[in-house]
Amino acid sequence: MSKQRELRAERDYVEALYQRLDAERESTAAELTTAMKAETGGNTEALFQRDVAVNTLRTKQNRLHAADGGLCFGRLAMSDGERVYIGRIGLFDEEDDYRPLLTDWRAPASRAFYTATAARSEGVAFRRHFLTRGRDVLDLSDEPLGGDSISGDSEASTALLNAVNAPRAEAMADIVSTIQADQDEIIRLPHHGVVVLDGGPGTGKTAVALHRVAYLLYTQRERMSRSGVLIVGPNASFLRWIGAVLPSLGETDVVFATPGELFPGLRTTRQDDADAKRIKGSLDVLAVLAAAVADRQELPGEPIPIELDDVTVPLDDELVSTARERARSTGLPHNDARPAFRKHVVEVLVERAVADIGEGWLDEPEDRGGPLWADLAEDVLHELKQSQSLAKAVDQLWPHLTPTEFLHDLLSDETRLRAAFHGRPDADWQAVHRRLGDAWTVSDVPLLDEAVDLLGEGPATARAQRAAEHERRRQAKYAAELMEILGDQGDPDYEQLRVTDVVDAERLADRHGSGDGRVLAERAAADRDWTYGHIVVDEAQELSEMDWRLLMRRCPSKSFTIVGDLAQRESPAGSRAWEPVLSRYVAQRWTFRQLTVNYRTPAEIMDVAAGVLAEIGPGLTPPTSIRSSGTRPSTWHVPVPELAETVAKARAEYTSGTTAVIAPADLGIEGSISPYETKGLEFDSVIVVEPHRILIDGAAQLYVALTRATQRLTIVHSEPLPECLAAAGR
Ligand SMILES: Nc1ncnc2c1ncn2[C@@H]1O[C@H](COP(=O)(O)OP(=O)(O)OP(=O)(O)O)[C@@H](O)[C@H]1O
Repeated sequence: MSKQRELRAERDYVEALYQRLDAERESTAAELTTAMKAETGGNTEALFQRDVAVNTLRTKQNRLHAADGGLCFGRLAMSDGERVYIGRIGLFDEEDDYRPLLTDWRAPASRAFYTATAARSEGVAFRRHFLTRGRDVLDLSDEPLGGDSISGDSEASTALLNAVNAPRAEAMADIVSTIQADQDEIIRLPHHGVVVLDGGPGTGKTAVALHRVAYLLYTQRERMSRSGVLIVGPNASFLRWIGAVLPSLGETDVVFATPGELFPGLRTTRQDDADAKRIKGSLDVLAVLAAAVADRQELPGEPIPIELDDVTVPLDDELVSTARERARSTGLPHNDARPAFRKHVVEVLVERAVADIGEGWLDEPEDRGGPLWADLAEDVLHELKQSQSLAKAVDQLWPHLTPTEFLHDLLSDETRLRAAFHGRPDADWQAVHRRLGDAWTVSDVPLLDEAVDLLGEGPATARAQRAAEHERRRQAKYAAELMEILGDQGDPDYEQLRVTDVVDAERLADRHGSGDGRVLAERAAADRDWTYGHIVVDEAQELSEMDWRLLMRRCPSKSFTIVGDLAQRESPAGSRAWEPVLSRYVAQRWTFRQLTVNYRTPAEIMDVAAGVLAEIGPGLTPPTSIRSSGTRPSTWHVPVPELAETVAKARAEYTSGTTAVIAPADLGIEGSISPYETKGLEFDSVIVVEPHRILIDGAAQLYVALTRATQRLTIVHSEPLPECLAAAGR
């Protein structure tokens, strides 16, 4: 068949798929309307059923909607003549025993689309890629795989080159139609634990991690959508950049956060200086925090008089010291141990008061415990419960503390800091000393999180939490019963919903729990004790030991995709190797994968960046660019007063696509961003200003800045080019 006839035939097929998609959308919309209008008569069970149906249909509607652009992007022509069309979702012919018309890219049957090669054809004669725009199929290209035809193996396919050459939009696009075999292997890794995905700039680490999330949500939907997935990225611009990828794949049960947002109620982007970052980020700070808590469990020094109606009893060091030991020996967190402290104090004060009041008439050993003694003790106890002076004394000696009060009091008080850092150099506490009025920093976040565990919630909150948990379990049981009933009714619509959009009892209970109408992402982000089904950490080399501790707590099943490049590490508290970070939590049970092909930066730019990489560490190898642009980076050497004007001129030359000016913040170049802010991002054109100055902050910063461009790089400088950029000057 000629290519034109092939194209016509494929267009007809894809058009028919869209007709089916539209039909599904219409029927889902109609079902949704019916479900929403369902009579409930205010009956709880009926209300619950209606909510279940409405939510499930809404989710289905979202997925159908997201699949609209590029619904079908290719097909496998199997050697036995079978055709497998690959797309964003699965579509079936209900009238023909649910024959697949379109196979979801995540389904096992799609795998060969990404992995078959000429050497290992997996029964595929050829692989066909569609070039699409919206609903239209513009063109097609085939990669022959069977027999001894040309290898599609080593040559980058047309579809891939089209994708990497395309101008970048304001948000990252999904790569579902051009996932490469080594990337596919990582996306579908059956490993449930920690997967470390390492690789140089532009190797698709972020893209692969996001597609892995979509894959996990598809294959383990029950577990994942019950607890959600957390994606941690370095800054808000990065999260905005990647934020559209999962929705474009129809997935929304995902929480995005920067490290400064991991403590509920707090949002900070403020960075500490290098010393404070290092001290706050090291696990050694745990001993400091523990000492700081112990320091809040004080001795009075001078006895505190507790005045009662008939007698005044002293609260002295000896009594407080024993009460403190008793409370500490419970092993409970500070706030939770406070009742034990108070109880002992009260018991001894009662003894002291009764002995004082009963002097001369209740002195005999046999009087103790007798009815008169007991009556008197009860009166004293009653008085002590009402005593303002006792309440005040307990607040002073064993205060109830919130994490923010505790950390604020510690960091802003020189005396407390000295005590907590006892045995360490003065420079350590001085580095973290915070001036009154200073805002929280990103490095404070894991300390606040740690403080929650050290301090505990206090008895009232703990009780409320237990009651809430009890109620949640009750709801889960109820939901399980309800699902059984619905299943037994054999309602075909409901059956289909369950197949396409599996929900389970706990998830229903979670969603419909007593009056909590928030979506999963909101509830998870607001709850410090929320545990996620999976966590993706991007730019993971920047995280401190304390950050890891926090994140490990958020995912007890230790299901992580960790994405990073050690050569791009900027933070002094970040990781120098993966093993020491991970072995503490998962021993050797983690999987390592590396990506080595750069899909972003053309070879000409990577040649220049390679010099900077050598500065970071001799022996480090840059990733291999998949393409050359034919244009070498340009350098403009100008006097200082002309710097801003030259940048503006260079910028004006870039009329198409996205452009970033990356400059040290203190240069004040209009519209520029710092290298740190460009982490994980990419732009068609990049102008790097004063590389010499960026290099002073760290070679990794310059390496990041240079590797953001997808097409063009210009370097504008007034100071001489650093030695490591010699390649750019040639
Ligand atoms: N298989 C692919 N098909 C098409 N484009 C791809 C593919 N893999 C990666 N890309 C593109 O390459 C670019 C770089 O990918 P990504 O941002 O995931 O790299 P990275 O390894 O996370 O980089 P960095 O470490 O610099 O943040 C993106 O535009 C991405 O869409």
